[in-house]
This record gives sequence, C-alpha cells and structure tokens, in this order.
Amino acid sequence: MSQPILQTKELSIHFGGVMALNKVSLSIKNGQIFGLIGPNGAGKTTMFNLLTGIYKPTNGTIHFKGKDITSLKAHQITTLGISRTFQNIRLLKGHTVFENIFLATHYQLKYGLFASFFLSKSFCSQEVRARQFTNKLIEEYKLSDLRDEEASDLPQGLKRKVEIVRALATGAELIFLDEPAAGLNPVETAELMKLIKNLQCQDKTIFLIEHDMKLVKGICDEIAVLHFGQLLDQGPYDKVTKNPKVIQAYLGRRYENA
Ligand SMILES: Nc1ncnc2c1ncn2[C@@H]1O[C@H](COP(=O)(O)OP(=O)(O)OP(=O)(O)O)[C@@H](O)[C@H]1O
Repeated sequence: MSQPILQTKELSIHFGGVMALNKVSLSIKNGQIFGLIGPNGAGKTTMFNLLTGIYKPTNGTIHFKGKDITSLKAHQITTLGISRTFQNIRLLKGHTVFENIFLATHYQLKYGLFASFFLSKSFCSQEVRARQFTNKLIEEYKLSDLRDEEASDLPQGLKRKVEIVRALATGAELIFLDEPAAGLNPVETAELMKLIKNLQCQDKTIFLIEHDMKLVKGICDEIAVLHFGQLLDQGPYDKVTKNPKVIQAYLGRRYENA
C-alpha cells in the first residue's frame, strides 16, 4: 500500500467568481480507503467531477497510476480503471439488477460497432464473458435473489449496493463513492462499511466523500479535509481530526459524536 494510484497537483477550478477548488494537491496510495470530508459547499463533489472528467480544471494536473489524465474525457477515464457512484443514486430506471450491472461491463469490452452489428465471433465471445462476469459479481455480492428485480424499486441500502457493484463491473481499480451512507439507516450503514472493507481486500482503492464520521473513522486509512475549496489537512484520521483548523472549520460536534 505504498505507491500513489492517484495524485493531483495544484488542482483548481472556478465557476465565474466562485473558486470551487484552489490549488489542491492530494495523493492517494494504492489499496487505501481514503476519505474526503468538509462542510457543505467545500468543493468535494467538484473534486470528484474533476477526477472523473466531468469538469476540466482551470489549472493543475491529475495523474492516475503515473499517467496524466487531466484532459481525458469521462469515458476514457472509466476505461482506464476509475469508476464512481453518485450522491443521488443513479440506477437505470426500468432495468433489472442484472441489466444495470451487465451494461457497465461494456467498458471492458474491445470491439467496434461493425463487430457488434454483424455479431462477429469476437463480439459473441466477449458478450458471453461479460455475462459470466456479471453473474459472478451478482453471486459474490449476494444479489442472486434480486437478479431480475427492477433495481430502482429496491430499498436504499440495496440500491447503493447495486450501484457499487455496477462500478466494480466496469473493471475499475479505483472507485469513488460520493456520500455512500446518505439516506441509509444504521444497519444499512454497517453493511456498507463491510462491503467497502471487502472491496479493499479485493485490491480496490476507494476514495469516498462522507459526512458520517463513524463510517469515516471506522474504515478510512487516511482522510483529507476541504474548506472553501482549500485543502486544510491530509493524513491519518487521528492526526487530522486533532488539527485545530479542521475542528473549527468542520468537525465540532461531529467529532465528539464519532
Ligand atoms: N457547475 C457549477 N456551476 C457553478 N458553481 C458550481 C458548480 N459546481 C459546483 N459549484 C460551486 O462550487 C462550490 C463547491 O460545490 P460542491 O458541490 O463541490 O461542494 P460539496 O463539498 O460537494 O458540498 P456538499 O457536501 O453539499 O455536497 C459551491 O459553491 C458550488 O455552488
């Protein structure tokens, strides 16, 4: 767990007069569970949007496994091995759990439009492998009973789980989770924590945004704190949460309750 998998250098973006991120330099090591915390409007989701190619930075660089991905498009970044979930769960309406996960496997497939149109041998064998991979994930993450259920009709905790498994189905090594515990009850949150730890055991690196400090304290190897677009501190939970600037800007009662 020593090599950085993701590094930002002086990453900045402004929207008109709003400096949403200002010279943020972060380093996330391979295999870590890394937490990003900070008050509402601090720039956390903007950070994810930059790292996944949805926004382009005004200044600064992003490297993934040593490769400069700053100007790549969102689908190119996903193909390289980065995937995400959203603050408001975004599952495909009218599609089953299987279909939601299966569609995500297509980031790993290597055939063109021509091959798919004429159902070439390569297309067919890759489709078979994609189905097998989807079934393996469904079994592994204990979703078999829900395989043919409409994903968007499931309870919140299960929807979140399907969204995370869908991120895995892209073949991602690095997974961003934007407030994964939002809207979950304590039992669902405990299940989620186990799921995230399990992803780490499978050599995935996790970068998550979260306000639930029990979750952050319970599973994060390192955390970073944003405040008005600036990085206040980065390091192990116990060190960062003792930083007076961090306590003043964000933690307050959250820290006492964690
Ligand atoms: N597309 C956009 N256009 C204009 N301003 C934006 C845009 N996206 C984000 N911002 C602004 O950037 C700042 C940071 O927002 P961001 O959503 O990243 O905060 P956050 O830390 O994720 O907050 P929360 O915890 O509430 O989700 C805010 O002032 C927000 O209004």
